[in-house]
Amino acid sequence: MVVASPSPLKRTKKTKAVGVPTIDLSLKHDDQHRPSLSHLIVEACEEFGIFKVVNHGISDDVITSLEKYGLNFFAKPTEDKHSAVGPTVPKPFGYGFRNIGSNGDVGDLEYLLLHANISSTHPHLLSEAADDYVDAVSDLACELLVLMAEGLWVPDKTIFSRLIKDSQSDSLLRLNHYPPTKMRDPLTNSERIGFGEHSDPQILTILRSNDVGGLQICMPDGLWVPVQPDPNAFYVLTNGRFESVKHRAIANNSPSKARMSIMYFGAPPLNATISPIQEMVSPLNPSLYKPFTWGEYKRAMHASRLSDCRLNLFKRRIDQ
Ligand SMILES: O=C(O)CCC(=O)C(=O)O
Ligand SMILES: [Fe+2]
Repeated sequence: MVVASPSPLKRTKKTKAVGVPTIDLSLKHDDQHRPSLSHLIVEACEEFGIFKVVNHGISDDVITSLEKYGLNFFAKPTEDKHSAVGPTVPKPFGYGFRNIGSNGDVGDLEYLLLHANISSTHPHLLSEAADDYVDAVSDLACELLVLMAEGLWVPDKTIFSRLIKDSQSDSLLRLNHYPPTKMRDPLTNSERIGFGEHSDPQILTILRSNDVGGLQICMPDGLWVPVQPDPNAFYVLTNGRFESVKHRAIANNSPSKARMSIMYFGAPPLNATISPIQEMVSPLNPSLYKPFTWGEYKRAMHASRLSDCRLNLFKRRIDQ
């Protein structure tokens, strides 16, 4: 067995615990195990849309430096936070408080949203810690995308990873900070929503959080289940044929400690056309969507609400 397999789904009347599949990336160098590793990644993407990566090879230093940077940043007075991001980072990037996007979605959090393309054509991120982190996680994202191509038997192994390696890649880095509280929503007495339900639109998301829980994923039957926090691992949320998992973050998990999560969203350049790879379509298995560019998709996204499914807008009619 190459990876620790997910713990079996356990269901009780009211709650459901789910084990997200764990991928042990140390096996990538082992020629004998690599094919089953890539197969397990594909399976995890198809069945769950999320998996956990352990032995990822990213040093603790890189992670804790950005974590420290983030915690220091969020501890500053509000005016400083707004001005710290400065004019080098254009809107919609920068510091945000409660407002998520521009369509009225709000959450119980503050965040920092940055462009994560550190090629020479873009200004550097806020700090060396963020640059180093993006270097490391974008390499990890590329490695995983190569493994996915291998698992799908696509002849061109870099067909996905090239999109985020591109010097014009539209990738993002996001730090979310949820203040400590155990209080439920006073109006509904249900969980306090930190970040409302949605699916990430990019190619894949690499999420890491401290040891405070909050992330939940939606099961096919609509039940929300918590994902155990693990500061030593990364959670990978996927997209495409690997349907993007619906998720949200709950904000009332700790009375004393803030939750901080860091997301790297690997994205293609704005002018990249998104369409199925040749090997995946045939007359019997036609493409379900019209081709579109990442820029067009983002425009559709900005015109909709956080929880809307934008992919439907690009669905092909049967006769098209
Ligand atoms: O903070 C989290 O754990 C989840 C946030 C999230 O889903 C996002 O920023 O897209
Ligand atoms: Fe998300």
